[in-house]
Amino acid sequence: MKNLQDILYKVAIKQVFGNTNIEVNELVFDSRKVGKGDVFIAQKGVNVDGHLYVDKAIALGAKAIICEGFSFDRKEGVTYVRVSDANEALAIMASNFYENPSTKFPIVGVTGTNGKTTIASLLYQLFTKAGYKVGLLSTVKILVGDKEYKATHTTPDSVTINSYLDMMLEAGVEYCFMEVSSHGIHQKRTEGLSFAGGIFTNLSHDHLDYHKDFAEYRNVKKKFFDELPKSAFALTNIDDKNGSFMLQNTQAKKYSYALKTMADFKVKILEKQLSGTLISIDNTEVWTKLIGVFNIYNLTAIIATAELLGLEKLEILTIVSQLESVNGRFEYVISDDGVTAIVDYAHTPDALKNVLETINDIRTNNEKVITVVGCGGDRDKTKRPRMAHIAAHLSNQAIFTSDNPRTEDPQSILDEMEAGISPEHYNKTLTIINRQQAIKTACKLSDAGDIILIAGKGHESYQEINGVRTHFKDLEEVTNCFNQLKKK
Ligand SMILES: CC(=O)N[C@H]1[C@@H](OP(=O)(O)OP(=O)(O)OC[C@H]2O[C@@H](n3ccc(=O)[nH]c3=O)[C@H](O)[C@@H]2O)O[C@H](CO)[C@@H](O)[C@@H]1O[C@H](C)C(=O)N[C@@H](C)C(=O)N[C@H](CCC(=O)O)C(=O)O
Ligand SMILES: Nc1ncnc2c1ncn2[C@@H]1O[C@H](COP(=O)(O)OP(=O)(O)OP(=O)(O)O)[C@@H](O)[C@H]1O
Ligand SMILES: N[C@H](CCC[C@H](N)C(=O)O)C(=O)O
Ligand SMILES: [Mg+2]
Repeated sequence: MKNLQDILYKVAIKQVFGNTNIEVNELVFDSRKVGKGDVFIAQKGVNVDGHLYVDKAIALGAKAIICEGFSFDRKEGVTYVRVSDANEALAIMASNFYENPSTKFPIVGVTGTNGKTTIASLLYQLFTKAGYKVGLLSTVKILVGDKEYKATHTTPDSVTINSYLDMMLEAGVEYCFMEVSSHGIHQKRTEGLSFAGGIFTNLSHDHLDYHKDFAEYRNVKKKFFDELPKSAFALTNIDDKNGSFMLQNTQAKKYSYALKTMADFKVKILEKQLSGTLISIDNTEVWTKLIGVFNIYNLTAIIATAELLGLEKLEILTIVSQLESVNGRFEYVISDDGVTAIVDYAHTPDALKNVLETINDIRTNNEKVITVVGCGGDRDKTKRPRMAHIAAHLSNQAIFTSDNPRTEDPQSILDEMEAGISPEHYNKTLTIINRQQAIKTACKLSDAGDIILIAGKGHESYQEINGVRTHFKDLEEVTNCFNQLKKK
């Protein structure tokens, strides 16, 4: 039980009906989850307006309503608080409810189109290896020390974030690394959190179904840095053309990292192999198991962050050489016949291009590169032709298939992908709607030395068709195929 007046501290209130000096149970924004004595926060969503469920919430026991307007009759004995922005109010209330856990230990947020999970997860690994208890909020999983919880979003809603931060404090966690998605910023899921630092990875095409255009997507990302406190650090990838823009209006201390441009933290690549990369930083050579130029950007951000958070340079570099790659990010298996299969979460045009360029960089050119890729349903449609073009252009054989069609017709997603193939690449493409069959075909088409890239789903353990999720893991599928083909 908490006092509503205390929970409303710092919320911009427009109007109040009823008593705010009351004890309440939980903060709930989904009427279906309301219990006796809860506060219901009505949010205007993408699909429906939460204000339509106020009466239902009251019927289930809500004693206070936070809303943006009164499109319903007010009931006796219920407290109504009108705010200008319910998402913002929810976030501030969530911080207050859990007694502002984000102010009690350092939290670093990572934002950008690609690389957030990689950076946050590797920082978790690095700080854990350095002897700290660490928390992680990521697309793949949530970790409170070594205790694992299932992630449903890249950046969860503000109540969930604060409840995990509170659990982390209880468990003695000393640092938390979290992904900050553009949806998260736009829906104010991270509003009111006190960050010790923010990291910008890069900006390229994604989520243009949700954001009006690229400029809006970019401005949403920038907002995260605009709102960082003075005490925080803001670390940006200065090689990215939007890197300096992100920090234009931040009051945080600015730092840059780069591979090409002059920067506060600069790394040079000395040698690239399929087993790892040799890098040099401040004239010290370090071997890392991470592969691909894009991952060396991620690694540079990690080294910089560890230094900004006060770790010793020598210790950082020693641990960097022990870091393991993240689940579903350039994860590979080699068959007994010498075929390499790489599973990667590249689900944006830029990520796919980077991964294929990395493969083309380390291949000897005597082998074939076969790419299996699809595009998600109910997501940015403009990615589809671009990803198909990149796959066909940079591979010897591209197989287009399904990737979580969700509520869309899988064939129409594939038709939209096919529209992106240039005529000169047409004869090296195939379309196989069933992902399992597509992976099988890639295996059958491969000979010793060939490389199969299976892109888009990385760590995911399901395929979502028509709202139904069934177990599906790219790595399992390709390993099964390798074993089956061996038997024949
Ligand atoms: C597009 C999007 O971001 N949607 C999020 C949004 O849902 P919504 O706006 O569709 O909600 P809605 O269904 O319109 O409902 C509006 C309000 O009415 C309430 N409601 C609704 C029905 C009802 O019976 N009673 C009721 O009270 C809802 O709880 C909600 O508060 O608010 C919900 C509650 O916080 C989120 O769970 C939901 O995430 C959906 C599931 C989702 O798929 N989001 C993806 C796109 C997302 O956020 N992705 C980013 C990562 C992207 C990346 O990594 O690049 C992420 O951070 O995960
Ligand atoms: N720094 C980077 N620049 C470009 N591409 C990258 C970078 N890091 C990773 N990638 C590519 O993007 C894919 C997704 O990486 P990661 O999961 O780290 O990104 P993310 O930002 O967390 O994505 P999401 O938006 O889904 O949470 C990787 O599998 C890889 O192909
Ligand atoms: N965080 C991204 C992940 C996309 C992964 C891809 N496999 C898909 O399902 O579209 C999104 O929600 O858009
Ligand atoms: Mg992620």
